[in-house]
Amino acid sequence: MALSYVGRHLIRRTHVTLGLPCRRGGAVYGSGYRAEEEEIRQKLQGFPGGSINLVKQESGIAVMTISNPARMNAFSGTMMLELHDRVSELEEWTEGKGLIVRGDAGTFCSGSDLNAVRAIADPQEGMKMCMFMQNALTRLLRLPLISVAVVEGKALGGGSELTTACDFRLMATDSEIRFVHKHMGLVPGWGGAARLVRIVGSQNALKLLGGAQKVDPAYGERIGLSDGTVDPLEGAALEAAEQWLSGFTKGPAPVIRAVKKVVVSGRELPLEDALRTEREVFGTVWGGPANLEALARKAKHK
Ligand SMILES: CC[C@H](C(=O)O)C(=O)SCCNC(=O)CCNC(=O)[C@H](O)C(C)(C)COP(=O)(O)OP(=O)(O)OC[C@H]1O[C@@H](n2cnc3c(N)ncnc32)[C@H](O)[C@@H]1OP(=O)(O)O
Repeated sequence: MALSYVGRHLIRRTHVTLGLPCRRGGAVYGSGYRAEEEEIRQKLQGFPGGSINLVKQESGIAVMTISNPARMNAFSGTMMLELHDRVSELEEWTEGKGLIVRGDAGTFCSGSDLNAVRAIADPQEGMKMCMFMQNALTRLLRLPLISVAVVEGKALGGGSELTTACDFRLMATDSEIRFVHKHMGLVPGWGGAARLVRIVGSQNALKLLGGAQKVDPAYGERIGLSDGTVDPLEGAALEAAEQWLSGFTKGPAPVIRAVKKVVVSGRELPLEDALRTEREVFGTVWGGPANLEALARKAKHK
């Protein structure tokens, strides 16, 4: 596999299984999977409720809210569809620098809507839903935006997997992240296991998945799952997250986006491809307005 950027899109170059030359938008599965995607889209339409709300702010930080309060922000079928749409919207947002992912009404997300899970018990259909969510969450993580999940209340099952599709996680003092999959007779299927291993290492990932362990903020920070603890008081967690994130998004969008692009390629590509991508991204900022301005003001880094 080789991934590289063409314009602002991360593409996968080899598609031996699907015979495709390239793929748009950082998706895992390309057009060879379109028929199956259409099938699962139809199915997901049958499980309505809740919404995924996106506010793109002038600061360059967008806030995406998972909202289905009657079901602790569980993902209904239509919310899965909406997640795809919101990620597409963010892929087109060229002024964007940062993204906060949060849950509505003081809790993060309790995973898949169990009503939908019960109705999609067939393994083939389950795998299609899993591919659909893997696609959405992979594209979310590959956005050229620095992203943070703000966990208030509980992030369970698919909700815990969603937190790993962000670059960082902040936890409110009384919150928990819990990969409850084992207790459901499952393993993560939204890409959460692959991402978790990269975040906390295989030993810790095995403990979290094998023991379905509760991760509180202190444990989260100790193993590197959480990047900081925030105040859970109403509104305060979001405000604290915005402030925390602005420490990384301060500056011109092209530079911040370039930072995220070289980190994604470094994380995902074999070294030679990562080096090539880094050179290409470097070329987009070298001699650019921010670079020239810094040279003119003889910037010192004391
Ligand atoms: C495992 C992976 C899989 C995947 O797709 O990959 C999943 O994500 S399956 C879902 C995994 N999540 C769960 O199993 C959560 C089960 N629910 C709970 O443990 C509790 O409800 C909890 C801890 C989230 C909240 O407990 P609390 O006592 O505070 O509130 P209630 O239990 O009264 O919940 C309020 C209301 O929300 C409904 N609810 C909660 N989670 C879900 C869910 N995932 N799907 C559908 N509905 C959910 C719960 O049933 C209550 O509704 P009510 O009508 O009042 O019964």
